[in-house]
Amino acid sequence: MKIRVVWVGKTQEAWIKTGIEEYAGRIRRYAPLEISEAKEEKGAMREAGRAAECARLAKLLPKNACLVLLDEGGDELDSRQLATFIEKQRDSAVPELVFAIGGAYGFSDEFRRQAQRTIALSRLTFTHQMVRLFLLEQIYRGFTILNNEPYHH
Ligand SMILES: C[S@@+](CC[C@H](N)C(=O)[O-])C[C@H]1O[C@@H](n2cnc3c(N)ncnc32)[C@H](O)[C@@H]1O
Repeated sequence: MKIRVVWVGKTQEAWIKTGIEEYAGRIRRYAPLEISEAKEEKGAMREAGRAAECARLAKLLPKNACLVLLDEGGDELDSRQLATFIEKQRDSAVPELVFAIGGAYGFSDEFRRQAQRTIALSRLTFTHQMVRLFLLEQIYRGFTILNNEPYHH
């Protein structure tokens, strides 16, 4: 099963980029991983900007993918539960598992309706840039759990 992570806008901070490259490389030891960026909407009002960004995210979604939104109001999972969720998708022959991270103003209602699941990394709000790194680390952690490797304690 392929993993795809889609997000809005370029990664600005060098230290986040370095972390993304590190964890993307680690995930690729277990599964093909693709990262896709949608263009950020600049200068638009909150609602219009969100709608435009989500329309671009929607274009990045392959057919038959399982779409998971990252949102602070979503289901709170621990790392083992995330690992089990990834395993279930893989065992159900889902061809592509897509994680979507919103832009600065989050997701439109229309985009939310397309998702199979919405998960939170915490109830705290993180920057949309930091969430990229946190999510990749959790996906990597999930694969180490599924492979009984000594990373998760
Ligand atoms: C700055 S947040 C947007 C917050 C905004 N309150 C909203 O309505 O979504 C930008 C993006 O980062 C991600 N994000 C931020 N904190 C998160 C958390 N605790 N768990 C999961 N995703 C989070 C979400 O994908 C969100 O769309």
